[in-house]
Amino acid sequence: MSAILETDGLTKRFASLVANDDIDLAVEDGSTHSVIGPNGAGKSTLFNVITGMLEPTEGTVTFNGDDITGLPPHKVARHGLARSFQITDVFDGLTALENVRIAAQYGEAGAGSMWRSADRLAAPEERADGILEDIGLADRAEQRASEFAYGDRRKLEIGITMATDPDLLMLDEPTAGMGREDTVSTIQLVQRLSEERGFTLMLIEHDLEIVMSISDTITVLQGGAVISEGSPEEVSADEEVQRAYLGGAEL
Ligand SMILES: Nc1ncnc2c1ncn2[C@@H]1O[C@H](COP(=O)(O)OP(=O)(O)OP(=O)(O)O)[C@@H](O)[C@H]1O
Repeated sequence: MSAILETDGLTKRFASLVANDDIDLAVEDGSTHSVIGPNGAGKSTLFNVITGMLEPTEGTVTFNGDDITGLPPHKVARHGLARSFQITDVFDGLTALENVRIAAQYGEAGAGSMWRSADRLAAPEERADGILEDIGLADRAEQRASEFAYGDRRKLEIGITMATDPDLLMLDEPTAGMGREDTVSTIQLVQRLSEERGFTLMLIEHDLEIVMSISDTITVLQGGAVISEGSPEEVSADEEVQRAYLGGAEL
């Protein structure tokens, strides 16, 4: 296995606050890699620095062998790295199909590289149809996004992020605000899609039971620094993690 994403000494300071503190991370190609940690640990900042929303204060980000440190988000996306946000970025006035198709067209505009897969060469409309099918919204393709209930909006959002056919999909709390049932089904959906479509999945998720059941690797942040990393078994057995989370109780 090789790393699709690596950070080396990645640090982000906001004035005197160190939100990310010298983070060395390696995300294995094809894996499901979760980032967990208490509120304010620096998880969203890490995603923002990796995806170009924020410039790192120090350190580097390497993706698919390319140095993408400090590149703006649209250039990072063209490298095959897609992300979603805690705040959903669906266009309300457009239909589900239009939302996904626009994202697919955007992906196509960047498809200049020789190594784009055959699937990426499919027309944006076909790709959008396929994605709506995959996320279970095909029969609602012509409905406006504004008519969608919260859980379906989040699924649509995941469809939008997948439309550029990324190599790595980074989801920041994709199930925030969902009930337990929607949470489980959405995460299962994302994981199935990552297997079928062959992308690596990186996830910030608060539901530890889900994190433990789906992750190949878990990175635990506290106070901006990595305090533990490993398999779910390794991380949940780590005393520092237990202290960080539950004052010593087992995860
Ligand atoms: N733009 C910013 N300016 C100043 N401080 C910030 C900024 N963004 C985040 N921070 C601070 O950096 C620290 C890490 O925040 P971050 O949102 O990355 O944590 P998090 O682990 O994602 O938390 P949560 O689980 O609550 O979303 C916090 O102390 C936060 O207040």
